[in-house]
Amino acid sequence: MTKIQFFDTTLRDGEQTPGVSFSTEEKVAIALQLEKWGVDVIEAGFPASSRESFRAVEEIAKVATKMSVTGLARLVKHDIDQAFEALKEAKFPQIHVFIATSPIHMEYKLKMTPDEVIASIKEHVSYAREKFEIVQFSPEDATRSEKDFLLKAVQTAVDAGASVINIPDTVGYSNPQEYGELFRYLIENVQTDREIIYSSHCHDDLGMAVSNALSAIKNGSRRVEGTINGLGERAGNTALEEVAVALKIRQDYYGQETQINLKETKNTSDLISRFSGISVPKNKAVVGGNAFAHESGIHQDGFLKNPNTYEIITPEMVGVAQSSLPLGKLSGRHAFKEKLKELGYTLSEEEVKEAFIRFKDLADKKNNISDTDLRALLTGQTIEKAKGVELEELNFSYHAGGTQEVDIAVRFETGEVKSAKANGKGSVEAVFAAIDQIFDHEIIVNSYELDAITAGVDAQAQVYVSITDRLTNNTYNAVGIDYDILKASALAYIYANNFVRQ
Ligand SMILES: CC(=O)SCCNC(=O)CCNC(=O)[C@H](O)C(C)(C)COP(=O)(O)OP(=O)(O)OC[C@H]1O[C@@H](n2cnc3c(N)ncnc32)[C@H](O)[C@@H]1OP(=O)(O)O
Ligand SMILES: CC(C)C(=O)C(=O)O
Ligand SMILES: [Mg+2]
Repeated sequence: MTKIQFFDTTLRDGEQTPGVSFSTEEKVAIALQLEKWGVDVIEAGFPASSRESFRAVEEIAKVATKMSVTGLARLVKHDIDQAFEALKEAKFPQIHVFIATSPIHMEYKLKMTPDEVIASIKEHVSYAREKFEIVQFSPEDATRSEKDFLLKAVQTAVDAGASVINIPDTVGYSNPQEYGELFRYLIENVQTDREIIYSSHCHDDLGMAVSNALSAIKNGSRRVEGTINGLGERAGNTALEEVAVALKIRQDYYGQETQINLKETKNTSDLISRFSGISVPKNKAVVGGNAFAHESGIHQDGFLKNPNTYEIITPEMVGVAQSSLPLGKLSGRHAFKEKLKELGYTLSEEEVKEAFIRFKDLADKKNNISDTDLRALLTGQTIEKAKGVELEELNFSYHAGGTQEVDIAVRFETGEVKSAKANGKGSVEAVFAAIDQIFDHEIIVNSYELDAITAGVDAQAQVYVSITDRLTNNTYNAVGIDYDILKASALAYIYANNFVRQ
C-alpha cells in the first residue's frame, strides 16, 4: 500500500473564496488544527501578495513542527525571494511555483508565446531550486492545455529541478476519466531518473473536484491538493475531508493510506466554517449536519436494527458525537417508539398506535418535531387552534431603542372580551405580558420558535409556543400563523394559554 500526501491550501486557494479573509491569528490557529488533522503539507499563503500574507506564512513556518510549509509564487524572482524569506524558519520548507500553459492563458493573460513560457519555466524553476530542496511546479489551466505542450512544460520543470508536479484543473473543466488519463499520460511520458510526485488540484465548477482528485489517485497521483469544506475560488476546490474519508472507506478500491487523523475531521471543518463565515450545507458529505441523520421510517427502522444498513461511515470515525433519528412526517413507528423510550414513556401497544396517529397529524403541519412537541402530544394536546377564543384587537406602538407598548383584546366563547395593556423591552415580550394579564395563569414559557413559511418580505410567519402549567406540570403547544410576526406570536400564545384554561 502506498501513501497519499495531503496538501492543504485552505489558507491560500481557500482564502481566494470571495468574501473570505482570515486574520494572521486565525491562520495560525487553522494551521495548528490542520497539523493535528494530519496534513503533510500546508500552503500557508502567497507571500508576495501582501504584507499580511507574508507575515502569516512566516508565523506558520515558525510553529509547524511536523508538516511541511509551502508558499505560492509566480515565475517571478521577487515572488520566489519573498517565499524564501517568509519560509526561512520552516522546519520542512517547500515552494510552489506556477505559470499557465493553456493557449488562452498564455495569449490573453500572460501575453507570452509558448517558447517564452518554456524559457520562463527553465529559468525560474532553476532559480527556485537553488533556494529550496523541494520545488513543486504547477502548469496552471493544465486541463485546457495542449497535451504535447503540457508534457514539454512539465518535462522542462522536472529537468530544472522540480520534484513535485501538480496538475491543476484550474477552471474545473475536466472529468474523472479524462483527468485520470492525463496523469497516466504524464507519468508514462516524462523522462527522469528522479522520483517525481504527481499531485492533483481540482476546482468544482462542474461538481467533479473530489471525483477528479480520486481518479488522479487511481491513476498514479500521490499527492492531493484541496481545502477543508471545499473552500476556494468560485465553486471551490476538492474538499479534502471527503477525499480522506473516501480513501478510508474504499481502501479496498484505492489501496492507499494517509496519515490523516480522521477523528479531528469535524473539529477542523467547524473551525474553518467559523473563521471563514461560510457555513457548511446540511447535506454536505462527511461534515454536513444531516450526514448522520435519518428521518424516513424505513431508514430509521433499518438503522435501529443495524446501523450499517444505512451508514457507511460511523460518526465516531470523523469526530461527530452520534447519529440522530429526527422525527418528521415520513418517520415510522419503530423510530417513534424508540424516541418515546428515550423520553422515559412506557406506553402500551394500543397507546403507541393512537399517539402515532396524532404524531403523524402534527408532523404534517410542523417541520421540526421537538421533544417538547412530543411531550405535549402525549399529554393530549395538539397544536390545533384552540376553540372558542379569538384575538379581537392588537395595537402596538413601537419606539426605536425604547420600551414597546401593546394594547390587546381577546374574545372568549361566552362573548366576553378581556383587554390589557403592557410594556416590554421587545415587542414579543410586550405582547406576552399583555396576554399574561388576560389569562392570569402560572406558566413557564418553554420555547418560542419563529419560522417563515414562505419567502420574501410578505412571508407568512409561523410561531410555535410551548408553555407548561406550573399547577399541573402539563405542557401545551400551540401555533399561530399570520403575515405579521407579532400577530402570529399573539395568536400562538393565546391558544396555548387557552389550553391551560380548558
Ligand atoms: C489559479 C490561481 O489561483 S493563481 C493565484 C491567484 N491568487 C491571487 O491572485 C492572489 C494574490 N494576488 C495578488 O495579490 C496580486 O495579483 C499580485 C500581488 C500577485 C500581483 O499584483 P499586480 O502586480 O497588481 O498584478 P495583477 O494581479 O493585476 O496582474 C497579474 C500579473 O501577473 C502576471 N502573471 C500571472 N501569473 C503569472 C505567473 N504564474 N508567472 C508570472 N507572471 C504571472 C500577469 O500576466 C500580470 O502581469 P502584467 O502586470 O504584466 O500584466
Ligand atoms: C496556483 C494553481 C495551483 C491554482 O490554484 C489553480 O490553478 O487552480
Ligand atoms: Mg486553484
